[in-house]
Amino acid sequence: MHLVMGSPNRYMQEKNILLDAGRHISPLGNKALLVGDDTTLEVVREKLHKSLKESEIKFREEVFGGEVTKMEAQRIADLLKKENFDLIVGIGGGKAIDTAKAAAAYADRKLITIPTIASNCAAWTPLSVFYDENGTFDEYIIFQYSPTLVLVDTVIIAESPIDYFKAGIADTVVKFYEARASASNKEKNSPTRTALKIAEECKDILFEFGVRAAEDLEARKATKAVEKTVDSIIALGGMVGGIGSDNCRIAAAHAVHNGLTVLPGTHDFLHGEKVAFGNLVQLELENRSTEFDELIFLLNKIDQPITLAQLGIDNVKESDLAKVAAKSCSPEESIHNLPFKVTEADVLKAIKNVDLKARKYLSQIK
Ligand SMILES: NC(=O)c1ccc[n+]([C@@H]2O[C@H](COP(=O)([O-])OP(=O)(O)OC[C@H]3O[C@@H](n4cnc5c(N)ncnc54)[C@H](O)[C@@H]3O)[C@@H](O)[C@H]2O)c1
Ligand SMILES: [Zn+2]
Repeated sequence: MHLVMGSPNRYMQEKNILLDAGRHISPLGNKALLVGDDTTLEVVREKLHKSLKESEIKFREEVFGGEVTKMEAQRIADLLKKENFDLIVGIGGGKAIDTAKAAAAYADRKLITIPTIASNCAAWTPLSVFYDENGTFDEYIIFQYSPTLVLVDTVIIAESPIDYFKAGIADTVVKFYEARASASNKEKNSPTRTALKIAEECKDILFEFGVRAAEDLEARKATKAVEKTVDSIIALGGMVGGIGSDNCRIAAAHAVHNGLTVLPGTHDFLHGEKVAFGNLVQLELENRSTEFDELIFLLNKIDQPITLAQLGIDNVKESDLAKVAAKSCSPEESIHNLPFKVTEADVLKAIKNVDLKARKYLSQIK
């Protein structure tokens, strides 16, 4: 398809923008269901409720079940219809937002997203990633509409958990490397070229401001570095997929992430943390040594795992690593978006090389 593009109707990011939320929301409707978890509803409560009341918007809160399942989204969609809400506001991390997004689509209501952490671009995109009740990946569905309004209060983000933010940086910087790889064998129409430039800008911003932003966020300060990094994670990151579409997708890094999940030792690590290691494996497979060195520096500075030991799988058996490689290379995996053929043996070798190089790097900078 020549031109595909999706983006929110309006994206607004500012310190304390939630104090003005009612003014921005009231043109869209006057009865809103606020969906999040106990924590995320709490962090926005003071500013959001005051502002909605000032704008005479009726609202109530609904705690979602914690996982993005179709059943939970349908339950919330039914509430939207039964209680005649015009709007749904998804508040939180990706899971709360994806649930609200699906409910909005099922009930045909306008969606507002309020990310309370900057861990990924879920607040921007028109898609939800579904799981079953046990947390196993089901599928992702791209809906007809993107969020009508995205409100990003950088003061709230600055007070969010640092680990999610750092993993969000890792999960966003990867977009450049994966989009470039997956687009390389495709005919590059104008949107693809534009998306690749955005992905590069996104990466450059993270290299320039990411480390400082993580320090500032740890000090709970909404500085310029935090703002620029949040732009990259939520908005620019969302644009890469929104404009690049099928030509700019995930590649080896996310496949290796999926491969790593076969080892229970990695389960406590955040998505972006496993992707960080996968990103290094991709660059190793691509034989891009200069970029590898640049990336290892950034990832280490923001405490992302770069060795197998840091990934919770110290002294891992070769046969277990072979399972990781096998899963990474299964036919449906995005590793096959690389512009060359990759075998399980290649991936196994690349994983071991990354670990070796990263251990050497760490011993040199001690
Ligand atoms: N739709 C998309 O385009 C897209 C993109 C990437 C990822 N995802 C999905 O997003 C989900 C992962 O999302 P996530 O990493 O944001 O985490 P999450 O939604 O799983 O969890 C976030 C956690 O952080 C807490 N939290 C959020 N804001 C906080 C704050 N300000 N202070 C204290 N605690 C806070 C929440 O209570 C929750 O426990 C996965 O389901 C993934 O598939 C979707
Ligand atoms: Zn990811």
